[in-house]
Amino acid sequence: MKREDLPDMVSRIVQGQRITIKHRLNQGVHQPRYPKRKAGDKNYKDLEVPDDDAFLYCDECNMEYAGDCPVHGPLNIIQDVQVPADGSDPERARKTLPPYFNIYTSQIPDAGLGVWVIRQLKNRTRFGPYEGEISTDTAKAHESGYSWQVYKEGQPSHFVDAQDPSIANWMRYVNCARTEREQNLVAFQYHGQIYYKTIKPIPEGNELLVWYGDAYAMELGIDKTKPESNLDLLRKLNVEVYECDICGKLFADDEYLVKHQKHHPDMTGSKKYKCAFCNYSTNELTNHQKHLLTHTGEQPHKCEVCGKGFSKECNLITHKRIHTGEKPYKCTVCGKRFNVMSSLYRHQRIHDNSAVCTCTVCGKQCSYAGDLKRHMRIHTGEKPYKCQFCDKRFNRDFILKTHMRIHTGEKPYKCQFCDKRFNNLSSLKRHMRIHTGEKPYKCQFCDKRFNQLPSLKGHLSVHTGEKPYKCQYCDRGFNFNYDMQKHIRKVHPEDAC
Ligand SMILES: C[S@@+](CC[C@H](N)C(=O)[O-])C[C@H]1O[C@@H](n2cnc3c(N)ncnc32)[C@H](O)[C@@H]1O
Repeated sequence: MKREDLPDMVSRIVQGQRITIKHRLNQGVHQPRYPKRKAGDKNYKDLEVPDDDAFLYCDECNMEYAGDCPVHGPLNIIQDVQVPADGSDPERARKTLPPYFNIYTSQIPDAGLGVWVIRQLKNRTRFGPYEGEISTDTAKAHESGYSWQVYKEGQPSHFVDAQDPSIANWMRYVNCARTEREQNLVAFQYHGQIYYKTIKPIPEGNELLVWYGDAYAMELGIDKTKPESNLDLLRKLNVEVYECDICGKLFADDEYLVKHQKHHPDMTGSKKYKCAFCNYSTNELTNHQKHLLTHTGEQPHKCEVCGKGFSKECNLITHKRIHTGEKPYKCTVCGKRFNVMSSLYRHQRIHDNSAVCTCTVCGKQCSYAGDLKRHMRIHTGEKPYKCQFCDKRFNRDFILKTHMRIHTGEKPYKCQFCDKRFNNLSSLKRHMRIHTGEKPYKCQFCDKRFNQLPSLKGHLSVHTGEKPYKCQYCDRGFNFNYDMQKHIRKVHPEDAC
């Protein structure tokens, strides 16, 4: 069963959350029930809930049992810190937090607080019950955003509303997963109470995320119909990819992943030095200072080739690949290589037909609708980017940015061998060939090689007799653009100005 089928069982009314459990009265309570799905077809997030809340569903066996699973044993239980729930302490919910967690800003933008794991959790770990005000006031529960509905014998019975932190427990801070991949908890009803259970091991540094039910998720703007994530697509294509279980970042090589994890930032906010701008915290002062640079805009790591600055050294390392031509990320389908992982993701989508947008004019395949939209400008002639200094227009923003440097005099690309500077990377690359001796342009008629295309073009006329540069005023031909420009200035000075 897919998550989209869940509203039958776990759903929410308007803004309140609701668990709906179909009950079957106590028949065969001591016997395991028949599996509802074939084993192997297991998908944890689709956890099925028992018909009777005296039963526990074991997702390892795909069976319901009256009590603990006889094969896999009881769930690991993490108890709340005991705090009186008499309504006298507004901090009660926070104080019930077991020492495995920290309450801190959620990774979900604008979701408020969330619960972060600071000590690795095993799969099949249970928390709860969810605590709050027991009420039958539907309107209030709908308003709250913190309530689960409890069912008794198939009928809605009451709500547990955790809006008031003086009577609720810490579970009120657990947010709703946005994707199947980030979901690590399921909610279930057992003996009239709501519990959460881990559906995979959760390493330190992850936020607890449960599925609230389709209706509520929709209200939170979670779109289940969104295309698959890059990771899902890569997996489908059998691309070997390594995922950081703390932040979800993907790597083409496990060596990169190990390096990345060695210095992994702690985003649970549980360490000594806390960043004032985000969830990052660390016990190392130097790491704290380095991290702050990402917010202050300081860029101490400069590229010696082009002068571009970076706040993080790792970003400079990635950037340098532009100059070195290093392309460590290889598409396993067609062999094309990329200098950054994100370009490989974009490219891989082309091999998955469902994710490709095709240009109706020339058939070019683009990985994303946005790419296709930009590509179409070639056919439509649309040039939305206008220079503020002259009348020139461009179809891409980065071309405008480069063009503007003609007016501003900005020359960010510096030659590492001499002091010359350039306003664009290709000019720098062309220039560097003077120093490196690289001559990529070879004459097809003789063995001569050239470091620039115009030089090859000029040389070709020796063999073909053709003069590639024609004067627009008198039709005279020249081997080189430079000679043609000289001719125009001398022979057609009035036309030229
Ligand atoms: C049960 S509370 C969770 C704790 C809450 N974040 C807090 O700071 O108290 C539910 C509320 O959290 C926010 N929330 C939870 N999951 C979310 C998500 N995936 N996207 C956006 N907001 C979310 C919504 O405001 C929702 O009404």
